[in-house]
Amino acid sequence: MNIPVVDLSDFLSGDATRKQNFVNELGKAYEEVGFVAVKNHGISDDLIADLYKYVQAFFALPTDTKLKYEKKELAGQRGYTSFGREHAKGYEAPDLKEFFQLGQTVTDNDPIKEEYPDNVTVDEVPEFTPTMLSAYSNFEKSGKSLLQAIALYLGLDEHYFDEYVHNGNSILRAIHYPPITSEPKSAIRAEQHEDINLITLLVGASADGLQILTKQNEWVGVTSLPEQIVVNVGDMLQRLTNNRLRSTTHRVVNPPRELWATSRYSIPFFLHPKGSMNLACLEGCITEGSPKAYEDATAGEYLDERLREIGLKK
Ligand SMILES: O=C(O)CCC(=O)C(=O)O
Ligand SMILES: [Fe+2]
Repeated sequence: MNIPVVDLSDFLSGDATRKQNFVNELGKAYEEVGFVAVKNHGISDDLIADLYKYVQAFFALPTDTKLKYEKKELAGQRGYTSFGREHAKGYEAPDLKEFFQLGQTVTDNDPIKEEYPDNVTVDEVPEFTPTMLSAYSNFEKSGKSLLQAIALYLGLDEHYFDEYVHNGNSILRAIHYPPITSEPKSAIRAEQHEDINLITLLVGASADGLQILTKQNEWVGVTSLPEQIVVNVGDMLQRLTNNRLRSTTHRVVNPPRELWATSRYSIPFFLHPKGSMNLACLEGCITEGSPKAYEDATAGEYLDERLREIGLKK
């Protein structure tokens, strides 16, 4: 299925009509589908190519080497998480994936630094960490623009989300789905789930496997062009908007048998606000027809609950 396509350069063009059209298209897509493909997203082809190169080099390291970077006490939030650890909410069987997570680099002496674990530097592939850091800041910048458009769509101040994104708790996750060597019992590469965060920017989702559940309850494959990134709404934004914007269920299915020997890589950027952000449903999204659907919570409280549910936090 072709998901709606939006052009971020319209939003950044300085032309009021193009900007407003972008806001309307993005908002409508997020009410109806929950997923869009974004072109002119601001992350250079060279950076994406480097990112893939070094991510592949990292996962190609021997297991013992990768295990040095697994920090179980950090609940997978930084560094490496080995194959078979994470499972989707409500599922016992772990996903068929290993991953590496990089978090925020706090600037301007913000005391929030104390709340975040340090990033883990990989020695064996020296270019890996600097490339991930560069990708992190590029994704964060594009994500901030997209949230500005979402704020306008919701009738909020354009910069409503800015302060929560700045030094926020976002995560860049590089995922490797290894070749499949024997009939998986019940597991698939990534079992159906909704993302926890505000929005997810996904590079590499164009490779086969990603599917979304439509309003008609049908699984359809997501297709986008190589120069586009896929950006979807997560549960925090769905909650904040009292279900007006949709956090669409998605999964990654196993390839057909003849492609079992191939790996799949994908690199989502989970845009999380600061833990202190209030996720109570916005007044403007509560109506007689749509009464308030969620208890009040901060982003930090909600994240802790969700990490426990997926087996990463005790
Ligand atoms: O691998 C993908 O394309 C999607 C992964 C995903 O949905 C996730 O990690 O939340
Ligand atoms: Fe996801």
